[in-house]
Amino acid sequence: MLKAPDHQVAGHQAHAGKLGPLVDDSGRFYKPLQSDERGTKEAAFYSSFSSNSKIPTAIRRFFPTYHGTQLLEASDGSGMHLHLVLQDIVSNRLDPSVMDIKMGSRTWYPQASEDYIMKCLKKDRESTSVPLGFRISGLQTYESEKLGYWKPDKKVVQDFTLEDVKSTLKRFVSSNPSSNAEPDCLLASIIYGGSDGILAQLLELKAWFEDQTIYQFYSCSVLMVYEKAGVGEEGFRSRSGAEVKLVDFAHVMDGEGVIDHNFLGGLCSLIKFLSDILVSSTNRSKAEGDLKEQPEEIENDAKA
Ligand SMILES: O=P(O)(O)O[C@@H]1[C@@H](OP(=O)(O)O)[C@H](OP(=O)(O)O)[C@H](O)[C@H](OP(=O)(O)O)[C@H]1OP(=O)(O)O
Ligand SMILES: Nc1ncnc2c1ncn2[C@@H]1O[C@H](COP(=O)(O)OP(=O)(O)O)[C@@H](O)[C@H]1O
Repeated sequence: MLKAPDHQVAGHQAHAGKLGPLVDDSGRFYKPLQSDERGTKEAAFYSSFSSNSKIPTAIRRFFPTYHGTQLLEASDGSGMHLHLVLQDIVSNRLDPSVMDIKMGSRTWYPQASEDYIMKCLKKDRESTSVPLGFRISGLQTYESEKLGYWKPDKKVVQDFTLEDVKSTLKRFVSSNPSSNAEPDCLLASIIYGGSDGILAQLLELKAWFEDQTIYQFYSCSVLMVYEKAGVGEEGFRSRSGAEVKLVDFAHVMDGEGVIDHNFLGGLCSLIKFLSDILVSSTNRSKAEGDLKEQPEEIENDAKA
């Protein structure tokens, strides 16, 4: 049975008679081909990417698996419509936390219409895209059984300032995301840190972007996904499955032998924000650990 995904955080949504993606129980995400060539361009990208032998195997894990296209009943009631059949990145996760980050200080692509360029330029200038090289497009982060998800409204997210972005990246890995108190970043070391945490994955992606000249990923998003496995007596357990995926390839262009400095710049900037959060949360835990150890040390000193 096809239905609108529960965990979509940005983009066009299948509600109120609108055209949007659908999911079923098979773990697939059906994205309707969009109008104005966007849909055909995205399908062409997936098809080219899937068959391109120059893409390193290790890099493929950062893209949803592509299963071709399929005619399905569209969510807007307009009848049969061609859909991209993609891996549903969140289907096997319990209470997934998801953030969509649109990459690049420039989201418009060469050859776009003047109207489209003006619309994108306005959004880029009025959001953090121009100053930071990325903007948060949407997110949800699971807080608790009682409070459910912290999922700020689209309008609130669109107005995010630099400080809001910093705070949201912290809240995303905190046990108290919706609180007015300082986010505790309790999960930063598990989700952002570690040998296969978000930062390590972004650094792997960066190494590829420093080399690849096959594509220019205009207006593409980095999705960060993880699941809080629950809170035990000892705090959060580490079964997070933190994952980075790229989505939305409607405006990908041929790289023409040039590195994608627009995407790469945003990636470096995002990496710096996450590294800073990780360093400060590690320092804080260390300071708290030192404080806890102090009484014993004092006792030992007294015995000596
Ligand atoms: O429909 P809108 O005005 O919300 O804009 C869409 C954007 O939503 P936003 O409001 O910026 O969060 C939307 O952005 P997100 O995916 O939500 O980050 C896309 O930029 C979309 O354009 P396209 O399908 O990539 O060509 C945009 O769609 P189009 O307006 O280009 O159809
Ligand atoms: N393969 C996927 N699996 C699960 N969720 C996805 C997948 N692709 C996209 N999404 C969800 O849908 C949202 C919008 O996707 P996107 O491809 O950017 O659509 P649009 O072109 O309408 O902007 C993402 O923010 C994410 O929440």
